[in-house]
Amino acid sequence: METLPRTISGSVPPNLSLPPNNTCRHRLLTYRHGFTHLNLNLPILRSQGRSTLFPKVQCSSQPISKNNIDFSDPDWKSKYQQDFERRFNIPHITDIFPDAHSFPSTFCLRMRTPVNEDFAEGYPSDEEWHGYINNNDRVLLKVIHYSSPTSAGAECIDPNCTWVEQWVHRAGPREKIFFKPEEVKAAIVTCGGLCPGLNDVIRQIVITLEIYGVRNIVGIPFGYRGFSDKGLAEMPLSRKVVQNVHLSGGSLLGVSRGGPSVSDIVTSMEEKGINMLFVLGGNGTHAGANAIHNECRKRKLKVAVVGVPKTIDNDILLMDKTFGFDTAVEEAQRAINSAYIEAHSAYHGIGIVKLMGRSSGFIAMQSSLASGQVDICLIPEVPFNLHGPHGVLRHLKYLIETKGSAVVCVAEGAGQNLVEKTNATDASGNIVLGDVGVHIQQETKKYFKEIGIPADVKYIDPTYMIRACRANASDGILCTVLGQNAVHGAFAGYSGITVGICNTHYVYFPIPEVISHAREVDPNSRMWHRCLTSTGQPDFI
Ligand SMILES: Nc1ncnc2c1ncn2[C@@H]1O[C@H](COP(=O)(O)OP(=O)(O)OP(=O)(O)O)[C@@H](O)[C@H]1O
Ligand SMILES: O=P(O)(O)OC[C@H]1O[C@](O)(CO)[C@@H](O)[C@@H]1O
Ligand SMILES: [Mg+2]
Repeated sequence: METLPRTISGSVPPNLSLPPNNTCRHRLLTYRHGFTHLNLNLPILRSQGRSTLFPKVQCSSQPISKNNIDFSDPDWKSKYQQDFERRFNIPHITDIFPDAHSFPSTFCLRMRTPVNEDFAEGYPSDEEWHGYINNNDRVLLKVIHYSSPTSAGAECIDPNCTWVEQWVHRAGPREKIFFKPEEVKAAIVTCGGLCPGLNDVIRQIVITLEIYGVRNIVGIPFGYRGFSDKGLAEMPLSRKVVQNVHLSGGSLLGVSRGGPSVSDIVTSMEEKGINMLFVLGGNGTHAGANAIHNECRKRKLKVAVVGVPKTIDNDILLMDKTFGFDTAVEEAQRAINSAYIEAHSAYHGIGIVKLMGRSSGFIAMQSSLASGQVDICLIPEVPFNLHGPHGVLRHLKYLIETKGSAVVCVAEGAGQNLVEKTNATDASGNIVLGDVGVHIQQETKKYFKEIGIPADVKYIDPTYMIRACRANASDGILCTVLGQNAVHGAFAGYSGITVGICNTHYVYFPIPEVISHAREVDPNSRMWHRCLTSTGQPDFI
């Protein structure tokens, strides 16, 4: 990432040109500069899922979510709302098969043991169940009415911060279903990296499918690769198989990156007779799931493709959080506490902990906040220098002189402009990052040696230990609800959707809306400022 120049006027650095399709949005940044605060209205350019901040760049397009609105048009608000409704409409099987039949749901909201003779012929007709979700139920996406664009974190559509309602579809079981359970072959696939909670979601999908009456349920082994590799057989799944899988981390089915083309995946689905596909993965996996959904439509296949966002980095847009994130933050406490103990017990001890977060610093930020033991938190969204009068090393010297020890928490994607580029990509095409944790450790040792102050530097990288954990209780509940809602969405006939939690309610999103770029920590957000307040760190540029 480019470092934000110290001057507030400037232009795009000569070595960086703006791609023509760059999306561009403005955000008012309260930029802390030494002891002063500068308010800059900076355009944020999105490129390869990362934000790069430049002052005074000409943006030819309006903010992406505002669709070039003409605010002098008295109808702009209703037009915006209509456009929002269109964008967040969730694809349904009847879009392609207008004559598709629906059936009364086989999902029972109340259950009694089958041996109960009183209900052998079904439930009494006067027993009413009010547990189904109406297709027109909606959840409000934005719940704060900002009265001024200068309110912290303000996301105003127009200069007057007009209140514009943005509603998204409520998740849950519908009264009418579009698949007969006996005709369903459901498959579950887990792709990308590991994340606490994968097994919990698999378990709930299987259990809920069985409650609908589905008997043909399989797991695709090792991600999308399992659709093409001849040596990988699908795994039959049932309540019995998945009963205890949530007690351990990892994925019962295995994960992988890379794999076959979308066309080959859909051909394989046709051969296997799969008409419900549950896809657990991050941005890449969801891009794949959306492409599979589109390919099924192109081939006129009556298939439901439903995603469950899996990203330990918490970098999927619009959701309160994704499963596994809470567990990661909790587990990171152990590493931070160890770093603190080491640093605190040593003479001039410095503990450095690297946490996951490829382009988003949520784990590092929340873990630092939760621990209260971190002096310096470094995330990809906020540029920093190591050297120089305002650099991290100078502040470490200050901490050693004043406190005697220090703890640094750094996200893996932070400060990538400071480390050597690897020029490597993984099987999915993701850039392999340079190791910023090791770099900071080495530079810290060098710096203290040069200035002749002894420092005992300890480095902890707990990333894969954190990722392999089983989900904690709060993630366990989230996984349960997401897994159940994924099945409800598929039976309701929706496809090309993903499930999420939004303002504590469960919703369905069309996939493209949540993966257009990675969700990032807003450096102007209250949460990041809370983190800075907690660590007491200055700006490092
Ligand atoms: N644009 C795309 N279209 C189709 N498939 C894709 C696309 N991007 C990635 N994939 C496929 O999705 C799978 C997972 O992608 P990736 O390795 O990027 O993980 P991810 O889902 O982003 O999860 P993580 O958060 O762990 O990185 C891979 O099999 C990859 O081939
Ligand atoms: O080593 P792997 O499996 O490629 O995964 C590492 C990546 O996966 C993630 O956990 C999720 O994207 C990132 O934080 C990390 O960069
Ligand atoms: Mg990814």
